[in-house]
Amino acid sequence: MNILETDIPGVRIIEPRKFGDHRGFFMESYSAPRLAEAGIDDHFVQDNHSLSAAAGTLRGLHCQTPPHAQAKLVRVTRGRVLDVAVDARRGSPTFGRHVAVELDPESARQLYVPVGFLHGFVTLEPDTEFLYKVSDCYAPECDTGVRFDDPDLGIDWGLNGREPVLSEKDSQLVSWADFDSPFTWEG
Ligand SMILES: Cc1cn([C@H]2C[C@H](O)[C@@H](COP(=O)(O)OP(=O)(O)O[C@H]3O[C@@H](C)C(=O)[C@@H](O)[C@H]3O)O2)c(=O)[nH]c1=O
Repeated sequence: MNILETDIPGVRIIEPRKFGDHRGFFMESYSAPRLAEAGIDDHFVQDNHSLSAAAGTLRGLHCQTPPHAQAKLVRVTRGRVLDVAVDARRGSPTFGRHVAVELDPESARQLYVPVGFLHGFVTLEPDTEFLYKVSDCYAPECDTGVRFDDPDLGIDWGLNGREPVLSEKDSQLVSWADFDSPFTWEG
């Protein structure tokens, strides 16, 4: 399992070792001790699984606020996404900046998104299945987010002018300027 840094310290790319043979492949898709060696020691309490039928489906940008903030460990088992994590920790040197990584089953890459980040993804293929672990349970009263296309964030979702498929909730999220982030950078 390789654990790679990204442009934002703390956001990590995980590359599980894949063993291929005539039957297919085997991999350890999650290993608590190996992640802990790299400083990722969240206690994941819930697994989520979503299917997005159409390419160009965009879910995000989301987070849960304290006391139910979530770290996430995300991956794709069918299709392909561009996955995005935005630093929402006040005082962080990378506040407002983002990491964008393509995830697909072939590479088996995962993204670790720490607490304090907004998270979202756009599907690049139809019938994309997205699986992730979260470190706190779903708490709808803490569920919030920011518009994916906020100009201050400047995220290139690769939509090239096309309108994404969005939930009603995501079409009504606030701007980055109006997002009163509850997260602070702890250095
Ligand atoms: C996230 C979530 C939703 N739900 C329910 C609420 C709702 O009726 C239905 C669909 O919820 P949403 O529209 O919020 O699902 P979705 O837009 O897929 O939300 C997810 O987006 C990605 C980008 C994330 O980072 C996740 O943390 C989560 O916010 O599922 C749960 O029961 N548990 C959960 O943990």
